[in-house]
Amino acid sequence: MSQDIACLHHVWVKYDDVVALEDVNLCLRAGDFVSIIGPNGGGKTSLLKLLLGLVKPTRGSVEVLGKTPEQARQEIGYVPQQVTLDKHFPISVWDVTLMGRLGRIPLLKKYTAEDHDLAADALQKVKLYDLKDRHISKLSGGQQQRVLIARALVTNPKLLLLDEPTASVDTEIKRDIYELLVELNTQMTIVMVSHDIGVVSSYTKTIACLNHTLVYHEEKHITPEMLATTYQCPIDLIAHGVPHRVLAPHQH
Ligand SMILES: Nc1ncnc2c1ncn2[C@@H]1O[C@H](COP(=O)(O)OP(=O)(O)OP(=O)(O)O)[C@@H](O)[C@H]1O
Repeated sequence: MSQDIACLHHVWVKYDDVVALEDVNLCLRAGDFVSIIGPNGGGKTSLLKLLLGLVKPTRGSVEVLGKTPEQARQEIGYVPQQVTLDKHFPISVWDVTLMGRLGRIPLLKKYTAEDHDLAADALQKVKLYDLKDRHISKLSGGQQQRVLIARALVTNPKLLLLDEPTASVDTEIKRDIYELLVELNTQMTIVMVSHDIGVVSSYTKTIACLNHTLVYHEEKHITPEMLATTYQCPIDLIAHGVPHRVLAPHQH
């Protein structure tokens, strides 16, 4: 498992006058599990969208599975940030999971037996097959997050991208989701944006720090220097919605 899954070469992303990414270089290899940490607005979602071909580099190049990101998109699973599910819309766990196949079936055609098999397989992987007929609103936050992961798995992706998958769940459910991702990582390469810097290193193989520029040493250890460079002040942990908690000066 050593071939390149995705490579970004000297990539810049600019939205009008906002520079989101500056000269980012990154190569992901088969079997990687990379966590991307960094402050709000640091360009993490932009990096995932580059890999999906939803954002184009202003400068530089992006290659995924030896193709352009657009060509590779069918082989990428994506769990976006903050998906809000309409609690009143009549849709079951099974329906949401099958929606991951929508890009694969021709317009106005029905799902095939293969689509159904893949949805069943994805729900088994996230251990929710028994709840497949339940209305999506009748699940806990952590179960809903697992359904969204199942929806991303129905294309049998080689690369799974997750944007803050544990943003709105408690510590125990976070652990369950991370453990699930560790299991999925035996079958696919994973890139996950996270604000949980206190815990991600226990689960992911490597950590990249992104604040417009990327610091990536292909290691799982985050040094205080890396954090200080990325967050531009000493910090201990990141809470969702709060850019960072600044360490109080030591009292001697
Ligand atoms: N479509 C867009 N148009 C204009 N500016 C954008 C657009 N998308 C992102 N930006 C800007 O680019 C910068 C990087 O945004 P991005 O969403 O990639 O950061 P992020 O690290 O994912 O942030 P967060 O942790 O808050 O989700 C921000 O300043 C943001 O306002």
